[in-house]
Amino acid sequence: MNGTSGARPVRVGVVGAGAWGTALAQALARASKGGEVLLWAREAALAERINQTRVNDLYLPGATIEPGVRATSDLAQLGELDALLAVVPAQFLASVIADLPDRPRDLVLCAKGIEATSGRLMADVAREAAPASRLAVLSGPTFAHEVAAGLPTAVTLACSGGREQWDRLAPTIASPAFRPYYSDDVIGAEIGGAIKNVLAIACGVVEGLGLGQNARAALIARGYAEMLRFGLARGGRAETLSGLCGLGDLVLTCSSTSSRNFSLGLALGQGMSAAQALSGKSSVAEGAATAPILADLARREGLDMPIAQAVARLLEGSAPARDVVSDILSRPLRAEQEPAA
Ligand SMILES: NC(=O)c1ccc[n+]([C@@H]2O[C@H](COP(=O)([O-])OP(=O)(O)OC[C@H]3O[C@@H](n4cnc5c(N)ncnc54)[C@H](O)[C@@H]3O)[C@@H](O)[C@H]2O)c1
Ligand SMILES: O=P(O)(O)OC[C@H](O)CO
Repeated sequence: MNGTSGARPVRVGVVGAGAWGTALAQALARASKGGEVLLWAREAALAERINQTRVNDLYLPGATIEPGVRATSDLAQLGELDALLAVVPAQFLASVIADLPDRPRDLVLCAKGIEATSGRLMADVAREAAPASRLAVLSGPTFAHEVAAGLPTAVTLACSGGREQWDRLAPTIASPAFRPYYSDDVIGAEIGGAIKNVLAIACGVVEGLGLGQNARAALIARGYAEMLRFGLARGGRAETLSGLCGLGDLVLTCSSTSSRNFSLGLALGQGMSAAQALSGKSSVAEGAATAPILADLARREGLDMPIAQAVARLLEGSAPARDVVSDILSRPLRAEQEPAA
């Protein structure tokens, strides 16, 4: 049990025991002050080890897991809960959610990516796979190891069900070190999280090539302009993208080797191929799957997104990093601001 919705406690679970799912289970257990949080792990042996050792040795080895978290590899056990946080990587959301019985529940989407096979954002995927669910998006500057350690941060909680849904979810999720802020802009929240991963790869490349801190700051600002362009075209709001789930997370991920996406870019900038940089990794760098489909969507929708296009080119391995950067720097000069619509 966890949180309260009027008189009845909200029973909550987390789908996906990677680093972020495990850290979110920790945050929920702290918010519940003694209630149980069910954590679904795809790997049965991992679920057993979490329960026995209180450590997720595969995805978040540094954290001691709160006593209130119970792991299971039986997805059906989560089927009856009132609220689920979906934290499997974007490419697997559809298949995992489809295995849950479809019934009215709050489903909080926490993956940051675009489905590569379809170009769908996470809420579109979930709407089809779990039509009875009430959707929300949780996104912001949140390195899993820091959240698991109880260090403070703040996130956007964008609720498709407006204030009524927020009133149910916020007490279930919030604690002094984990502060959700209300929004009803689901599209803006999911686009911020998906695009910042692609821009983090680009910033890693700049670091790997040794292009300096000025270049990285310029890239963050021009990358943010691309995020805004895509987000506004999809119906997201500028104020959402300038908040925790957009600019907040962009600044975090573009400036730290704790980011898997930044680290992937760093390796590309240092001359490694994407295949080499990604091989043998059990952890996910979502930007690697999102960049090609994002570049494709931008092209089809006539949106100018040169940084996203460059990251996609680098990942496909058709040109060395230095050439891709040189092409970007030789583009025609333009006005900094978008022309008014
Ligand atoms: N790690 C973070 O700091 C962090 C923070 C915020 C958001 N996120 C987002 O959360 C999502 C999950 O990332 P993570 O860091 O928890 O993952 P992770 O890299 O720690 O672990 C990989 C996860 O993928 C799962 N997986 C692998 N193959 C699968 C399959 N075929 N079907 C279903 N699941 C499969 C594994 O079981 C594991 O849970 C991503 O979208 C990521 O961008 C991560
Ligand atoms: O390690 P990354 O690049 O997946 O980033 C993790 C989180 O999204 C940061 O908010």
